[in-house]
Amino acid sequence: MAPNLYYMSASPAARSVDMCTKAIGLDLNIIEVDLRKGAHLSAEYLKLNPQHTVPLLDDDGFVLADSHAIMTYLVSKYGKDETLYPKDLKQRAIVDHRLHFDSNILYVRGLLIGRSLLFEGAKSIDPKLLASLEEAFSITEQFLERSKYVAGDQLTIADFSFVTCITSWSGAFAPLTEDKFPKICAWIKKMQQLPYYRECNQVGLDIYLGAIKDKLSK
Ligand SMILES: N[C@@H](CCC(=O)N[C@@H](CS)C(=O)NCC(=O)O)C(=O)O
Repeated sequence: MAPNLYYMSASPAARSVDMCTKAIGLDLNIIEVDLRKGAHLSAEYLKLNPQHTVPLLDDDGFVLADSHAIMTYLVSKYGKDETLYPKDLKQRAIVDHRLHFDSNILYVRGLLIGRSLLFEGAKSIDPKLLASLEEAFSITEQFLERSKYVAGDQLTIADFSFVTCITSWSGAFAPLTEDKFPKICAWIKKMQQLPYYRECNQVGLDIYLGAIKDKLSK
């Protein structure tokens, strides 16, 4: 039986899991969770995921939250080779570092701005939050000065986390310019060439960008 993925396309974290499953050729049963309607706060969903976030995986009764944890699990269980989450100790440690960087810094710093606009009635972007997000972009630029992808010279699951997140934050409120972030801009173009990029990232990204644009125009 295909695992269930509780998902919302506007969520960068959910999109990164979608990219991962396409990369390993795994079919999932997608269950839409509409955060705008509060579906993540229903008693039924909270029983599955007290953290009330998407994405959430249910693999035959094994329930796992957090996109990073979900991707490492899926590649380890269903991946046909080890490139997306290398078995080599040091390579894997670098991928793990980037996943933690995304989880604690890159994702959160953008999420705080997005949440303030979408759900907390902010009409403009707090300059301090923007500066801290730009610092996260600068660190990412330095990762990409050292290697072709964010966690080494091969595509890994960390690239899925970073690309869904960076395209969301930069498209919505923190534009990236080629002169300031040349490596990130070139890497995004490379990621856009992946055969599953459009389906897995662009569609949901456009929904997210539309929602932010709508709020900023009011
Ligand atoms: N670290 C988590 C973050 C997930 C997350 O924050 N998802 C947001 C959507 S982008 C969400 O579900 N928010 C609803 C809530 O926190 O109540 C992951 O990678 O899965």
